[in-house]
Amino acid sequence: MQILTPHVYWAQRHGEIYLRVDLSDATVGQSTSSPARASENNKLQFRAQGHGAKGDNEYVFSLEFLQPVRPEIDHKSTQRQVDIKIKKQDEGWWDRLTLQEKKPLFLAPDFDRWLDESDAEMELQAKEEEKINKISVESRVRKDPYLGLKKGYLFMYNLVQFLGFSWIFVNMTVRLFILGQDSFYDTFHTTADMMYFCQMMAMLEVINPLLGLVKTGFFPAMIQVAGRNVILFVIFGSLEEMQNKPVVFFVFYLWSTIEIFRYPFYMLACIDTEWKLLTWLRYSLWIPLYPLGVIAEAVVVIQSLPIFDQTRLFSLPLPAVLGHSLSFSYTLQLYLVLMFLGLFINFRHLYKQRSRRYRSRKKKVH
Ligand SMILES: CCCCCCCCCCCCC/C=C/C(=O)SCCNC(=O)CCNC(=O)[C@H](O)C(C)(C)COP(=O)(O)OP(=O)(O)OC[C@H]1O[C@@H](n2cnc3c(N)ncnc32)[C@H](O)[C@@H]1OP(=O)(O)O
Repeated sequence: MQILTPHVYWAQRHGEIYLRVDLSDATVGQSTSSPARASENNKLQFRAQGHGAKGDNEYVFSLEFLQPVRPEIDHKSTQRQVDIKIKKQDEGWWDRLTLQEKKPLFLAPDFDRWLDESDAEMELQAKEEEKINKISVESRVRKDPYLGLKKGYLFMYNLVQFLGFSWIFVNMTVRLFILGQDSFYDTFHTTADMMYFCQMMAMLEVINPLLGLVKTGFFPAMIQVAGRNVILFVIFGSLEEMQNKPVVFFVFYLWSTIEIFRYPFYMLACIDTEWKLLTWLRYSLWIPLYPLGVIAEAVVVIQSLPIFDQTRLFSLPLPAVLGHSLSFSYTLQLYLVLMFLGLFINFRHLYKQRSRRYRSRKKKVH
């Protein structure tokens, strides 16, 4: 067995030196546990047996570093190489690795790890920022003693809504398959109770951001909840003539389609979990569904106008000189305009949420 010198590749950071010794299946003698040892005069001694450039032999080298290093050395032998990490005594950038100016022949830069000084500084800065972010997230989490309770409440809320809307969605789908178009006419009578329950629960969606439980904007949530309340409670709930119209089917189906993806998405967020497909559906389905929803709701409002005119329900009493009363249909006509304003506000909000979500996810990947 010959004593040879292995190929050694090196790279540095401000605080460390990395050496990669081109020696596979390295083993050391019984007298030592590590192939590399640092001595007091900043020398590194390496000795190991293994498979190098010239077959199975004993491989030895020593290096005298340019500046002091710490005595403890990390090393890891793999099937392909020996990785050695040495900490510099003082952080800083070295002009070269060894004290001797002439580079030893067996030593070469490790281009897999190589960074020049400014790149290493940027890497250091990124690590510092990551550390600071981690600390601030941890301290925020530690600071809120009710976090578990809040997440538990939100999880339950989302679960109940998910079950409610799933029941509506499945019920309507099954009836559509069995009865075909006939199912359009009694959607209200078969699903209204559950829809009332879910929509009443949904009022919490306006309260949650006010209490700081979720990051949702108050206005988008209010527009959404108020808009659906008008359709469900004011129009469908108070006008029997509207309850068996096919448009009920379309409104309920559009509402429940988005919610059976939105609520499970929130549920997973409560337990810090994410399913990519579900996230994509939550942040994409609204693109076709929201305008369709507004169109369906506009049809409901338009169909209800003559009924409010006829029944005078909710009409505003007026002094005799101005006529009998002001029909509620005028309020609804104003609401029709607000609806498209609401659509614009929420469409913009959801578009921003989508861009924010995918921008921040892209950043995390790089
Ligand atoms: C000018 C006022 C006039 C008033 C008059 C009213 C006119 C109204 C007209 C409106 C007409 C609407 C007609 C539409 C009907 C339909 O719904 S059709 C079907 C399609 N609909 C949709 O797609 C809309 C679905 N709804 C929503 O998306 C929301 O209700 C929203 C408020 C519009 C937007 O949601 P938002 O919460 O802001 O976005 P997110 O990104 O999902 O959430 C932000 C962060 O908050 C966390 N979060 C929110 N809620 C919860 C929760 N319940 N539990 C747990 N976590 C929650 C969420 O995880 C996000 O956190 P981060 O991911 O960390 O950011």
